[in-house]
Amino acid sequence: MVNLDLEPLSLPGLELKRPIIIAGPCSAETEEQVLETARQVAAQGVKLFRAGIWKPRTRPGAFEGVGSIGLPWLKRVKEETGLFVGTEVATGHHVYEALKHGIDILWIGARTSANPFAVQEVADALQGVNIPVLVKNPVNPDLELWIGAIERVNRAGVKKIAAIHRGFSSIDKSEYRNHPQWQIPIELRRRVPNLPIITDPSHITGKRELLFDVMQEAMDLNFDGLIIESHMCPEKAWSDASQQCTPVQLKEMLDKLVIRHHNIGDTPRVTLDQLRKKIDSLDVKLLELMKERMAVSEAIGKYKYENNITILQTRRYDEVMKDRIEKAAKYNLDNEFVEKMFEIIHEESIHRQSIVMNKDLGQK
Ligand SMILES: O=C(O)C(=O)C[C@]1(C(=O)O)C=C[C@@H](O)C=C1
Repeated sequence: MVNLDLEPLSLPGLELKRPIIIAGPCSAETEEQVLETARQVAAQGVKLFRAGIWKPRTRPGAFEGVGSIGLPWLKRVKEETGLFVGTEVATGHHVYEALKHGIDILWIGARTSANPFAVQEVADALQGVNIPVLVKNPVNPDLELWIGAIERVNRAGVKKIAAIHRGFSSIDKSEYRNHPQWQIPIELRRRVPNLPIITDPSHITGKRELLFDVMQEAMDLNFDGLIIESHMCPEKAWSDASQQCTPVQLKEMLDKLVIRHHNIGDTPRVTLDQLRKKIDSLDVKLLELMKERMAVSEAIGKYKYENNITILQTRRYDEVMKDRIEKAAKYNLDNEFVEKMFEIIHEESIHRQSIVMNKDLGQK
């Protein structure tokens, strides 16, 4: 467990309660676009407004944000609508500029949180500041790096911290822009139970049509909030046009969202207890089966050792994979799940055989 010195998220006169909703355009483009979008977002009952001022882009030449001239626009948003405003910071200079213009919430982006030098620079600039700071997961699926970035901010004295889960870059083709890899924020919740986690369905999906399902999944996993890109005219947005929704569409999705409670204490326990007992005994059976399978792997390892054959047999591995994935449908199991499961089993099988083969070498 990681111990952080945290305080509940709050803003002057506003306690941030689940689900925390932050919405606004990907980028501040013009003063008019920022103000009009903010008015529309506020009209839908949202209290926290986001807009990117400095935009790290993968390739040069794309719109990289308006820079500091956009900060007074956010100040006007505050004055005119009463919304609290947030933006991304990536350098000490950004922090200085944002604080000078009264920005209420800052977040560290996914490319920045992947770089400890950059996070440290931002953290140093945050010394003595106690506004909410949100730390996006690094682009690569590295939980330690994410926790490290959060620790750096916390050690600078910032206590109102939340993590933003925006998905992870992957070479695997997927319907999503960034793979959610839910097991990573789930593991973060286990490691740092008191840290709020805010999901970013816009960057996970990359497409507004897919937003709702990810929003609901985040709520079903008991995460604390959502940060969603919303633009008064998404098709005309200067960045990330396909993943932004209008404030009205946002409100429709928020209204549909089912918010479940985490506490099972006051629900009828009998059924749940019975089902959990079943799971317990099935899991024991799974373990027994794994024990048996690994014993066979070790026997194969012994055979291969005696006959001087390599452990990895790709043709057989391909056959095993193909066969198990084909059988997935018959057992009503998801292909991807079955594939992952057999990848892990194969890895462990190889590991066991390697121990058997090399025990005489005294290295294992
Ligand atoms: O069939 C083999 O040769 C095995 O070693 C078993 C096994 C497996 O666990 O299924 C493990 C390693 C090989 O790459 C292929 C398959």
